[in-house]
Amino acid sequence: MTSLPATGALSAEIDRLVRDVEGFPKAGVTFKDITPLLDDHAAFTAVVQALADAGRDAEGRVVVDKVVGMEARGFILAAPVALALGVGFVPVRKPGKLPHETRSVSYELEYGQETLEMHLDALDEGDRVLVVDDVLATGGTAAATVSLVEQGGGTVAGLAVLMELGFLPGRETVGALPLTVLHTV
Ligand SMILES: O=P(O)(O)OC[C@H]1O[C@H](OP(=O)(O)OP(=O)(O)O)[C@H](O)[C@@H]1O
Ligand SMILES: Nc1ncnc2[nH]cnc12
Repeated sequence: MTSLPATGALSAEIDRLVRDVEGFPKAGVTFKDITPLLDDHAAFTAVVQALADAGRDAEGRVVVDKVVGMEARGFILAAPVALALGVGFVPVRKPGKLPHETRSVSYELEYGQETLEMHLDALDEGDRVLVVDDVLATGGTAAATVSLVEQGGGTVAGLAVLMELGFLPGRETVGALPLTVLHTV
């Protein structure tokens, strides 16, 4: 393990370690590939710690009961954030993947249409939830997840993402939620 980048340098590290792939998954899209960042232990650790801070108050106390992450890349960040905070992890998955009873929400993506599902019994009434994902683009995924959390009886305490695509309206789509963004392009 190498040393962690200082907080002010994290955005620059993310910029350095997230690779642009032109034309994936379709023409006109510049895909933000996080795999080089995941392969860098210090940067991955710093990102998880910074995202987990969104689930703490100013004194460092954990203020959420659950972390919710979205399939697939959201899982990679959200599960270690849940472990860092000492709370449970709830998966939001693509259709037909969750084995028990689910509710679902459909939405538009930058490059298509998608549906997400969450188990009906994933949350307890009043659970405070931190939603964690890699990319905030149109905001459709995050807004659908917020809807699933709220329908499940939870309250979204915050949305924390590695990267915001600032030229897309994700921020507006998710509305007045506390939003933590580690890097904006
Ligand atoms: O703000 P939005 O426009 O909704 O886009 C952001 C979402 O798009 C990507 O997921 P994707 O559906 O491509 O799935 P993956 O994680 O399985 O690659 C990304 O991981 C976010 O979840
Ligand atoms: N351009 C993009 N790169 C990576 N993930 C995304 N999710 C939505 N848009 C994306």
